[in-house]
Amino acid sequence: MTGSGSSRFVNIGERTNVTGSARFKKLVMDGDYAAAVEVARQQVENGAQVIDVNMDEGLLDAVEAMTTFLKLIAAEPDIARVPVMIDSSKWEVIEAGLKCVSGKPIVNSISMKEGEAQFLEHARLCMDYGAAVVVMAFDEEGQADTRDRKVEICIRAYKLLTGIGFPPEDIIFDPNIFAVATGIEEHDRYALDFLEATREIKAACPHVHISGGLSNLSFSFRGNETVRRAMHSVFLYHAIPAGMDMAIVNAGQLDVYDAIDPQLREACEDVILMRRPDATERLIDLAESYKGKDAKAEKAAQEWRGWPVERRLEHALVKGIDAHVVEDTEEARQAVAARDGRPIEVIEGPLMDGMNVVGDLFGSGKMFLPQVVKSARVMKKAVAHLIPYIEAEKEEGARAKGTIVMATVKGDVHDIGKNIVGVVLQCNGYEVIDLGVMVPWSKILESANDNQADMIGLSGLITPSLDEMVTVAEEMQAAGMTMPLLIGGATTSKVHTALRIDPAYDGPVIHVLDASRAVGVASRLLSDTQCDAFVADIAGEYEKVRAAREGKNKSVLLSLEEARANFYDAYLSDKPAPPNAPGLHVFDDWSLEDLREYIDWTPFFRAWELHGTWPSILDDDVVGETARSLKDDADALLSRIVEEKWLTARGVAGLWPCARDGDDVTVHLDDREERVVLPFLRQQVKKSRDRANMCLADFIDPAGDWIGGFAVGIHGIDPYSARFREAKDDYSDILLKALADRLAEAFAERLHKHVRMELWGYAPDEQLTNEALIKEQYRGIRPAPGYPACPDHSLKPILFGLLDAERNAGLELTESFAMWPTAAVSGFYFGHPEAEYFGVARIGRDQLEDYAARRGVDLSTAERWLRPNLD
Ligand SMILES: C[S@@+](CC[C@H](N)C(=O)[O-])C[C@H]1O[C@@H](n2cnc3c(N)ncnc32)[C@H](O)[C@@H]1O
Repeated sequence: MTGSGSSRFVNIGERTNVTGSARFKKLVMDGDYAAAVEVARQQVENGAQVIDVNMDEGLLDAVEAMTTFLKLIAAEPDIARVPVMIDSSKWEVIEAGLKCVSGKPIVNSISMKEGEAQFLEHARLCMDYGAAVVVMAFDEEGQADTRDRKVEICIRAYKLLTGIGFPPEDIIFDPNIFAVATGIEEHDRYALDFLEATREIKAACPHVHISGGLSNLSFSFRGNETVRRAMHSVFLYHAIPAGMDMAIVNAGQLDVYDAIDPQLREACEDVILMRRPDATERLIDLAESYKGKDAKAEKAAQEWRGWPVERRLEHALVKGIDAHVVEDTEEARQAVAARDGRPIEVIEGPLMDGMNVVGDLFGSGKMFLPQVVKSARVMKKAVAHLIPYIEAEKEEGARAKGTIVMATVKGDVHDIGKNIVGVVLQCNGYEVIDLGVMVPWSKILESANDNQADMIGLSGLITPSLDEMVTVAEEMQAAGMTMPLLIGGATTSKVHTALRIDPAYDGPVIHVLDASRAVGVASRLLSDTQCDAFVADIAGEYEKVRAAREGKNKSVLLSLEEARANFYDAYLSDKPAPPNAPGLHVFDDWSLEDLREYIDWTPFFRAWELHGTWPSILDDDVVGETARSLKDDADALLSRIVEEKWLTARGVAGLWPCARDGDDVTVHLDDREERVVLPFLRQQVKKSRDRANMCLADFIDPAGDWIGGFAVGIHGIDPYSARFREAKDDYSDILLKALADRLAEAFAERLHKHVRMELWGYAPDEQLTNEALIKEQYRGIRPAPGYPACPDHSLKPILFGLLDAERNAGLELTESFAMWPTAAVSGFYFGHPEAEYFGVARIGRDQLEDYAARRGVDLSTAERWLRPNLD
């Protein structure tokens, strides 16, 4: 050990620790010790002066792993030159390590947790090996959390150790660094207590050293590397003079104190030194603006801060950096004011110039939606800062290029797509009046009139929304309106717009294929020179679509009777055995950490209009960089969601005896008198060759069988979403919603696996990778109402009734059968090995009538439900 009095601070490398580094753990678990040794080498190259080695992992033989690894690094001269810290909570691992370490070992750790006798026994053994020891501030009562306990325990340990002749310079006290800024008041003193205790221990126990695990300190900011690094550096800045002389830390990840953004540095200092009561709140607020930034970006950040303010604003807009936008906007405002200009000039000048650059890059395909949404966040914050000044001068606000009223139609709750379009339009200078979700037509029309809107934009995700859009168009016609109507959303299409919506309204109706086209469409509609030609072009196109439909030979339909005769003849002897656990299974709080592993990322990128398949999209020549940055932001937010438990995954699965009865499946419930009928639809399009006319009921044995159902939802998003929106952070809001959707889909996948392997148990030995799960390579299917094999969304109330999904999973249905909360998935389980997805496609009038009778509803209701499948 370096003797006392040495002012040299020792970095202890932390990457060779299976509990702290996922990568190191994987290498050791895979037996790839060569690569594991490289991790140690890298640490030493990065400046670690001691390396901490920990193999405490339940699935590892820690004694074996520790011995193997230490022997290997002992043979590497450039690693062996630094001491090894043998880190384990198991004494046998420490002993095994002591036997094979070269040079002076350090044991991490011993304590008085189990009493003085064991403490001294371990200490004597360490002395025999000439090892230094880390002594945790831990006694029979537990871990020391206050200054007084830390000091008291360390002094007691010091007396005991020196009493048996333990060299004091070989004692390293770890007085416990705990997480601060957690939001819990008792934690506020933790850092300060450590600093004060360090000072006292150093004074009371001559020659000892003080160490600590630094990463605990910033635990609340996991996923936010910039803030974590700043906290660590600020902490050391104060701890070293107090007497801390070593720390377990990633040596490559410390900032120079003076190079930290002063605002961030001060906020960290306020927290660590407990300088103000609202310190935690302020740091959390500030931390938002640093999320997802890596070290490289941070370095670049230092450079551009020196540029003139106009260029800084442009840079912030193009790069989507909102950390300094308020101070830069203020500087620009003051500069304008100094030459007697008006605050609005900041918007009309540098901010609009910056947004024009964004618009040009986006228009030319050099920038993508996630970046534009980030730019919009910067713009919004800048404008919000200027508004009070603009109002104070009674100036007119900046003139918008046009006003658009946007809404997700009645009965539908999905708004990610609408929100993205809204943001893109806003940052291109349009005023967007967003009415939110589930908006009735009357409110849409009223708002368009009241605001003298230039156009209306409708959005919807589920098929019943298509009808609702027709209703809005009809009502606009009845009200004598003439403004353009824009249609968008996943189930909308040019064909549906041409066939159903356009004929209902004399004004222009335009289907907008995706968010990136919204600006082009809006600008042409509002252009004096281009509008007429554009509207005429679209009308012509829709006319062609209608004409093509008229003349098109529609596929031939069989009669329902013929289709039924051509049913799918499943080999019923293969039907699954009865479930291990029939009935309902309720899951109130499925681990988000677990669900994270099951996420299918491809649809996440699609939601942001980045096309490609995960994971290769990250290396895509065109969108790779954007995809990587988006994924980093998503990972960081997801870590916060998981660690801080923002959301709750609730779900229910049911398994019931049943039998096929024609195209119905009749579910038998033990505890209920009535039988519940699941009415399915059958393909009627005439098939070529010997293909069957499928119906989901075909996978069920009329003589008795089993069927299942499930509903899962992700709860608790509202307060976080509201907080992001309040902070004018649409980017994080959209990211959060997209992640909640991903978690819901992951939950459906995870629960289905649990059903196959355990609850139903027909595939107990299934071993599929996540990739195979995403490709649905398992036995059985989980068709979802509203999807092609069972397109009628009105099956959901029946399914929800069976599952008591409202009570058991907290899910509700809107009048159009959309699920609420939005991040939700439901469906049926079919276990037959031949069960597969198909599309019912077009059905005939005979099946419509038959279905209405089976459901006990009038024809017009059935027609409404089945509209997408009727011609
Ligand atoms: C929409 S994707 C969702 C899974 C995807 N890995 C994800 O994370 O978004 C697949 C699901 O849609 C439903 N589905 C797909 N095709 C279907 C069909 N033809 N009929 C009924 N449901 C279908 C099933 O519930 C299936 O599990």
